[in-house]
Amino acid sequence: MIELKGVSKTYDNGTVALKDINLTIQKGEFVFIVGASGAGKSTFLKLIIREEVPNAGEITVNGFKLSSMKKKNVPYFRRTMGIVFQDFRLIPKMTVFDNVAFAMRVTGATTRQIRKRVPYVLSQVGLTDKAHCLPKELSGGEQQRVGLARALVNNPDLLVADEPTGNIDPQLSFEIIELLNEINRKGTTILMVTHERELANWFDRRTIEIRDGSIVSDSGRSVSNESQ
Ligand SMILES: Nc1ncnc2c1ncn2[C@@H]1O[C@H](COP(=O)(O)OP(=O)(O)OP(=O)(O)O)[C@@H](O)[C@H]1O
Repeated sequence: MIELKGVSKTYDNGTVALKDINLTIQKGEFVFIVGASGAGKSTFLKLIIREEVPNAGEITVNGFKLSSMKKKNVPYFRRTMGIVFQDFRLIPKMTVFDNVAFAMRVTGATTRQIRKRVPYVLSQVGLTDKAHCLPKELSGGEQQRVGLARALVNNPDLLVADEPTGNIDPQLSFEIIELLNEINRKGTTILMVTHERELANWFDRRTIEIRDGSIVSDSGRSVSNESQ
C-alpha cells in the first residue's frame, strides 16, 4: 500500500529533513510514527500525501507512483485517503456539520447520504452537540476532532494523521486511538504521527522512530541505514 525507496527530502533553504528512507507499509497495518520535534515526521507524511515532493527516491501509495503524478491528478489521489492535518485546516465560515459534509459533497455524495453519515461520524468523535458551531467557537481539541471526522467520513482505505491527539487531554487521546483501532479493525490502514511515545507503547502497534531525518527503529528493532 505504501512503499518508499531511497527517499530523501531537502527543503529549498538547505534543511535536510529526510535521508534515504526505505519502508513498506502493508494494507491494514496501524503504524505510529514517533520522534522528537524537528525529526522529520510531518515531512514524511507530507511526502506520502504528495504535499511535498522528494529530491530523490520513489514513493508509491495506493497504487499511485507519486514522482510521475501530474499536479492535476493530486486531488483524485487524495480522495483515496483521509488526512488529519496538524493545523486542522477547517473552513472558518462553515459549521462543524458543513465542514464534514463538504468532504462528502466533493465526492458526489447525495444530500440524503450526507444527512445519514455526518451525524454518525460526529457522534463517533463525540461532537454531536457541536454540529452547528463554527470552528472559532470550538476548543483546539474539538477542532482537531472535526478534522478527524472529516478524514473518516468517506470511509478511506488509508488514514494519515499528523498529531491527531496533540491538543487533546490524555483520557480523550486514549478514546480517539480506541476509535482509530476500531476503524483499523474494519480494514483501514492507519499512519499516525505522535510525539506521545507512551500512547504508541500502550497500544502495542508497529512504531517507527525517526531521528534527524533517518529511521532509527521499527517496532523497537534498531535499523541500520547502511544495511538498507
Ligand atoms: N517548509 C519548510 N522549509 C524549510 N524547512 C522545513 C520546512 N518544513 C520543515 N522544515 C524543517 O525540516 C525539519 C523536519 O521538520 P518536520 O516538520 O518534518 O519535523 P517534525 O518531526 O514533524 O516536528 P514536529 O514534531 O515539531 O512537528 C526541521 O528541521 C524543520 O525545521
